[in-house]
Amino acid sequence: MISAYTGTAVQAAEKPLLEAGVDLMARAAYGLANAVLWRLRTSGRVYGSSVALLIGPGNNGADALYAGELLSRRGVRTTAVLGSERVHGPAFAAFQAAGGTVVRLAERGVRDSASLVAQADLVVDGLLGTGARGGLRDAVADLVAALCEIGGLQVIACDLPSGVNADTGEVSGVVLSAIETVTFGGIKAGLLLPPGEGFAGDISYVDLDLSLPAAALERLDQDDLLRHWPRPGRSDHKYSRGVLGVVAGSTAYPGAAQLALHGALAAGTAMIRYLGPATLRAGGLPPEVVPGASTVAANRVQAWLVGPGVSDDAEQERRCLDAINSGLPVLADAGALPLLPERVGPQVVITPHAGELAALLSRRGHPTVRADVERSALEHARLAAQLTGATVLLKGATIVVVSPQGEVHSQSEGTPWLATAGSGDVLAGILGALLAAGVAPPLAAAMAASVHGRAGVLASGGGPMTASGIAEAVPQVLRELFEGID
Ligand SMILES: NC(=O)C1=CN([C@@H]2O[C@H](COP(=O)(O)OP(=O)(O)OC[C@H]3O[C@@H](n4cnc5c(N)ncnc54)[C@H](OP(=O)(O)O)[C@@H]3O)[C@@H](O)[C@H]2O)[C@@H](O)CC1
Ligand SMILES: Nc1ncnc2c1ncn2[C@@H]1O[C@H](COP(=O)(O)OP(=O)(O)O)[C@@H](O)[C@H]1O
Ligand SMILES: [K+]
Repeated sequence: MISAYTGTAVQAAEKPLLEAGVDLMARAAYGLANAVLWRLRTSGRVYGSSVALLIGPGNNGADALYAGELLSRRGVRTTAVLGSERVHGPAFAAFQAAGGTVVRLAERGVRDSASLVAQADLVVDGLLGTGARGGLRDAVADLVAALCEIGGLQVIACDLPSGVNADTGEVSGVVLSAIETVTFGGIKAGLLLPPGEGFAGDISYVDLDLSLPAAALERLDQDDLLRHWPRPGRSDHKYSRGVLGVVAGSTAYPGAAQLALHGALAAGTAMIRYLGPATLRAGGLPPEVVPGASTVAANRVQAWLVGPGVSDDAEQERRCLDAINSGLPVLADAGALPLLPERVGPQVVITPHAGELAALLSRRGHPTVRADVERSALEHARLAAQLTGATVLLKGATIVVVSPQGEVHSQSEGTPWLATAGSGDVLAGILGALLAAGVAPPLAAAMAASVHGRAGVLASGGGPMTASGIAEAVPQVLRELFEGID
């Protein structure tokens, strides 16, 4: 499990150590310098290579300056570009004493400074850290905009990419995309949330031995999947493993039902009862799927998956609603989202993409558009969980899961190739499989997101794939997970 924290929580945890005189900054700078040295070494040489350091007024700039000091002493040509008048005095003195070159943005100007920085082998972003209020401003923002326009820079972010909110992942103004973020004392939640994660690159963690509070966000890793993924035992039979009822598809959208069913079967559901239009039941179902009784109440299942491909079909909509109201664990997706009652119980999971979440919030008196959700994903997912009482899985490159109790998970194992029609239906199938097997909603949502992402990567292999291909890859992802156990 990867745990992440708010910037404020990390700062509070640092306080007692700082008061006891522990030089946390030296440890942070050492970790940052090592990351830079490793990158330089793997791309050629250390001695004589060049590193540009973008320096802000606070401790984040100080970390970068102390790292610059260490790099200078290893024979790296270091140039610090000071973004503001204010700079951490002792760190600045140490950097100069080690032979680092200093350029002041105010004197050199944006254009000249940008071309100087762009010539460096590596750039360290030490402009703003956890003390940032809002994004980069004035000439510093212009400098970063100019660097973004030049493009192709190898940037290592100090603690977090400047302009990314440490707590929420929200991005203000221009931000330099990093290949790596070296973060100190605790992984900041904003590095694992959209859109911030998109700027962070690989995350390296420098442990400062802090006593941290409960995590603000958790991310499952391979061990968690292995620990929690349901597997049949000797005494199991197809009913005891959990039966999933599926209400999906309509005459207009038969494919969504197929993909949701395929996803659920691939994720290990032993028994599915399907409720849908006669045309679909007659010909197109996978042979493993059992046609269910016509009403929700007449079907004995452990969980429901409702909504994929449900559109303009009163009978299907009635079934979705009945399943949502059944009290059983239920995943409501796509066509079931507009049917969601005002309040539901915590056994309900909803899986909107940003556009669907915006529509859901707007229907509940919070006028929202897709761009609002994309800008502050956590805030909107949280609001939806509070308003509906459901666990919310917000889809995207980084998937955010928020439970009605406020627990937050995020997963991002996927690939942009997953953005293909029907991909979400397969995710719904995987999540339905976990709910039927009795996995608690927030954990089931995070596990489904993780396995869906992994299956996407496997199916894609770096190129395009279909939604069916994602489902086909799921058993292989699980086989690799289970390899070596039992
Ligand atoms: N605590 C520790 O011991 C450890 C902390 N560590 C490091 O410290 C970092 C946090 O340091 P920090 O608190 O100094 O905050 P930081 O982000 O550098 O900048 C704040 C300064 O920027 C200014 N400012 C704010 N917003 C701005 C904006 N939008 N545009 C322009 N300026 C803006 C603000 O000025 P103000 O507006 O208040 O006048 C203030 O001067 C943390 O990320 C980690 O790297 C590690 O060394 C481990 C030990
Ligand atoms: N850029 C991206 N990178 C990684 N995964 C993505 C990206 N865009 C979308 N996805 C994933 O692809 C799926 C798309 O689901 P959805 O929008 O419901 O599509 P559909 O309705 O066509 O099935 C979700 O699991 C989402 O998290
Ligand atoms: K930074």
